[in-house]
Amino acid sequence: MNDENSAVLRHAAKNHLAKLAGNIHKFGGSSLATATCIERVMNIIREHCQLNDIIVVSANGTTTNALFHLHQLSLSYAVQQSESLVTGVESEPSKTLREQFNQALRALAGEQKSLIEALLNASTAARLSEQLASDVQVISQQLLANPDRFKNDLLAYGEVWSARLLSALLNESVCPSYMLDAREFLLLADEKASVIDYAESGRAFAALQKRNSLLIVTGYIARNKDNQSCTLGRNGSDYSATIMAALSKARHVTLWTDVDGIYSADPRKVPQARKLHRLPNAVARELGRLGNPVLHAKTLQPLTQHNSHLHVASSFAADISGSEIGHFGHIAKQELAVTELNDLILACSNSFYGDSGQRAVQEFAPICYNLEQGYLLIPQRQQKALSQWLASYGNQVSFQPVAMIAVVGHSVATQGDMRARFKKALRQQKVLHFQPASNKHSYIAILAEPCTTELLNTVHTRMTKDAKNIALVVAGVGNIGQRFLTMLPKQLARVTGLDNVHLVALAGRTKALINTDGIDLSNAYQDYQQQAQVCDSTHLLRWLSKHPYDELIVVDITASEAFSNLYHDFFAHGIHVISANKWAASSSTDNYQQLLATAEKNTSLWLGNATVGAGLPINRTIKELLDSGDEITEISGIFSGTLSWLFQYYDGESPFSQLLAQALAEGITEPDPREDLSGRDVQRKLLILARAAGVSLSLQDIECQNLVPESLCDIPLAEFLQRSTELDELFLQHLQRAKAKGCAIRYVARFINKNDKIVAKVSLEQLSEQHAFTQLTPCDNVFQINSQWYQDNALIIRGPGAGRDVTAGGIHADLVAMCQQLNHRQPQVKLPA
Ligand SMILES: NC(=O)C1=CN([C@@H]2O[C@H](COP(=O)(O)OP(=O)(O)OC[C@H]3O[C@@H](n4cnc5c(N)ncnc54)[C@H](O)[C@@H]3O)[C@@H](O)[C@H]2O)C=CC1
Ligand SMILES: N[C@@H](CC=O)C(=O)O
Repeated sequence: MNDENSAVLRHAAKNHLAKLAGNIHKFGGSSLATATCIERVMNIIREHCQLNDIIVVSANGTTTNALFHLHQLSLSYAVQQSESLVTGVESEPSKTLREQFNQALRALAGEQKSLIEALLNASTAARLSEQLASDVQVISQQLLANPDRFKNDLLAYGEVWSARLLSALLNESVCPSYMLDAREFLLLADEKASVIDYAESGRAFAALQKRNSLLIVTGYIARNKDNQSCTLGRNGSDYSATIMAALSKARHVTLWTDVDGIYSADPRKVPQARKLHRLPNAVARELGRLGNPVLHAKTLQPLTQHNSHLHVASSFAADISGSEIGHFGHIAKQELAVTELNDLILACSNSFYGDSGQRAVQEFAPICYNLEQGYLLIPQRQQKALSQWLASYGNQVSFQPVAMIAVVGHSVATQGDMRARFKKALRQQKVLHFQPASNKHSYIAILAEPCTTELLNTVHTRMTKDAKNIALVVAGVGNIGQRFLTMLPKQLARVTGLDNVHLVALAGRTKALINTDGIDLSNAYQDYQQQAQVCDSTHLLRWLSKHPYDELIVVDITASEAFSNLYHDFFAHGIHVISANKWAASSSTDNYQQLLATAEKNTSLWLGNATVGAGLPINRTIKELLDSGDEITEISGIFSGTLSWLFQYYDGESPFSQLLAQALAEGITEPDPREDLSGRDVQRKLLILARAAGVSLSLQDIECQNLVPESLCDIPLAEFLQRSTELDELFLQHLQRAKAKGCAIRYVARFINKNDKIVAKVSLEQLSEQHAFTQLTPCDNVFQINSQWYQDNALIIRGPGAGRDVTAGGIHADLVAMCQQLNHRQPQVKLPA
């Protein structure tokens, strides 16, 4: 393999579709309009394609329009010419038309030549220019001689030139490539209905296919049984792409276009429209049927042959994840969209009762109908044909110009409250009929007046306001993580507005259970144990960065520094984080500031109430004080549930190591209890609170007394636990020294910020038995806050500061707060320029 090949393959590794070679990519005319656009496409190919993929192209920019214009000119010229033949002298109009024709052809050829010269090296450019000149000669001769017969051959040039250019360019600078004119293999069984003869086309295509080379195929064109050129009609190149998927059994087809996905309403009219990341096939077909400009029934039809998935992505913003259409589970089935069509006709006739109505439905495939009430809703363009068809029945018919607005979603018409909600959303409108589509994937309201943008916005807001989906990834399924999961089903059911939250991944240190369609909450941990697959952070990140949800929250319940290092990437991808893990919030000042900046830039939310005081509302309270304009001067107290529990119980009667083992078993301590005994855990918590109070500190600024003797510091955890009796004598001495002064021992954190002087310290203190910090229930934390508002009489927050239930509860509190905030966010639609 040459260097270029390996470069393509290297790039392909980044491609999330790269699991299977042989995917289809289609680039539309706007994506190939200029030399800059084509260079952009080359980059997409480098990043997203593999050697055995197939690329379907449309004609560059407005080439097809220009070819149509040439054809019009040639027709007019033919008429003038026939008149000239009568007189024997070429008429002035004929001369003018011939000149206009030549000019238009020269302009078109000039545009193609500029692309060739701008993009290719001299020798390839010369070869393609020669081919172009020869094509132009054929066009000039054939079109003027036979404008009607030559029409489809003429239109085919747009795609041929585009494919030829792209293939040459790829060969020159990216990888081996070859082009195929689809007319060489793509046979239409029924030209009028653009029905493909798949058997014959498949055989012909297989004979032409080469391996290890990128194939460029012309979109839009095919041939009929008489070997004549045909076109596939409006949006024919999209259709060509899905036909190629059916012929080559490709699993993925990407339409690279000028929009970055399918939205819940036309984003040009509805600024709050949400991108629909995943759409079930049936819903996509219904949207296409009801006027979505990107999805067309014809395009979607070949996908069912091999269950291929269709992706809609923007070639102008290739890194933004687009929409995927295919077979999905319940999360995607909850998506709702609102669409509207004006210029419709409501046809009412007695002829629609009974069998003749059924025949009318078959013949005209109306947008919706109700034969019992005797009406069909059709596009205006069908009115004449329907009128003629009805004439044979001799019955009266009335045609009324109407519009429709529809709610589209998987089986929406079977959802109990949909009709009532839809009616309510339209209560101020004159609605002639509410009608579910016969396929049940839409509810249609027929309006007497045109559907305005204002109405579309109102209905969209009312019908889709709860449709946003929020995905949850839980990292760390240990002591606290498991309790969090146990509580999750009840929490999501309990809180209004959280029925759109879905658990989609559980990640452990080396493995993960990922289910894009949602993990069963009632059995999540067992499923994780039985089904989790090996998964490292690179793999997890790759999946997360392409997630198909409106919002994604990572709940970090690990105690892992390595995992906390992924936060930068999470925030860079707009992912939100809830931390129980203290590493990130207590990392170096630089890192912490960068995390905050990246989160802000990408509007990612970061909550970490459980990092200090478990479920106690300490971080939140400090934030509220600051938000209210207060200034915090002191935060002191007992910040470690473990040390609180140990020193509250430790009376010297039973050995300290015995109590420590019990605390570990009860899930109060850190996974490695030396994190607690060394003071590091308290040091981190003090740093987190100082930062929350608006002071820029680092861990080194906080004096820390380590209670673990040096001999036990750097040994493996298991060995430490085995040798923990070596702590007993040391702690007995600490206790006895305090007792001799009538005091108790407590591990205290103190942060004082007064008169521009900061004191920050965590250490073992001897406190009188009456001191507030010694009067705690074992495991309690106490936080004493002094501020401008609370100068002499401190604000005290006290309660259990460690343990499974309170910590998992604290994380759930963050989850509810975050989801409520996310649910109220407006989507930010970025329209292409
Ligand atoms: N125990 C408590 O009362 C409180 C604990 N916390 C914090 O909660 C977190 C979890 O504590 P525990 O559940 O007690 O610890 P744990 O050790 O029982 O559970 C942590 C889990 O994370 C997994 N893990 C480690 N590295 C990982 C990685 N890179 N990716 C994914 N998973 C990884 C481990 O395998 C383990 O299953 C810690 O950060 C702790 O400081 C916070 C407040 C209170
Ligand atoms: N080990 C910690 C657990 C919570 O952060 C503590 O004891 O407070």
